Amino acid sequence: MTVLTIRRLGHRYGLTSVLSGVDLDLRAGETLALVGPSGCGKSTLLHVVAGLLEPSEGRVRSTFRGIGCVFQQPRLMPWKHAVDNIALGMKALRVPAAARRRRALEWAARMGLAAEDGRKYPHELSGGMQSRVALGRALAVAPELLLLDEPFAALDVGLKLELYAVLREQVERGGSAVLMITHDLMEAVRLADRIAVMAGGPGRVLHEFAVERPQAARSEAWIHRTTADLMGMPPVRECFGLAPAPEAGT
Ligand SMILES: Nc1ncnc2c1ncn2[C@@H]1O[C@H](COP(=O)(O)OP(=O)(O)OP(=O)(O)O)[C@@H](O)[C@H]1O
Repeated sequence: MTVLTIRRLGHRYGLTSVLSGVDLDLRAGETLALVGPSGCGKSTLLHVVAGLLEPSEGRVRSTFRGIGCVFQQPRLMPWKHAVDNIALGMKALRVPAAARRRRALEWAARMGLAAEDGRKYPHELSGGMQSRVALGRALAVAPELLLLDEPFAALDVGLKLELYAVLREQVERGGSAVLMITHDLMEAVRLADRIAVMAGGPGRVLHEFAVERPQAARSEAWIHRTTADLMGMPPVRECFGLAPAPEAGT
């Protein structure tokens, strides 16, 4: 069974501790959403898992082969056009050039990019198009583990729903596990199997919730209701710095 195991993870930037005692697990095919206030260490945690930062304490063990990352900023190569940006991850995996190009074109279409947009450079693309390219680049390598740092935050609601569907398809058909950061509890309720609520000072996991309803049965009404229910729960209110919920009927 492929797994990611995080134990007693801590991280300091200089003398400042930003993560402390974080324990998390992720299994193949699972989606875990990390929610928490700005600055509580979510991106730092993702960077540690991606191997971009060495943790100051604790350990991260991963048996996943192949990681796809989408960061808050699309981080596209400015000198490569959209399709070549999508192909970049496959190039790193040494997929032959012809297959790489064919698959990148398929992914560009799947991400809703018109043929002429595929030939544009990042500065000629809108923010939403750049996000499509960044997600396409990560999904094109069919990663066993996908690390997402708020890739949908700046998108309009229509585009979000479109990209959520592409992501779900990859998870359901491709079996990718997903560790995603979001500020948006409703997004977490929509997409995740489990939600880990974090708080800052230093960053730690306050509580984990399972979202057991199958994706196909998550109607808009259910998502809204469940999000509202979670917003009433003490650890969620604490995580977002909200006062305790008023008693029912007051
Ligand atoms: N390279 C760095 N050097 C020093 N401090 C840093 C560095 N990167 C982040 N920090 C600090 O570490 C803390 C956690 O930052 P991080 O980006 O992990 O939080 P976050 O929860 O992802 O925030 P946001 O939701 O706003 O993206 C913040 O106080 C931030 O200022």
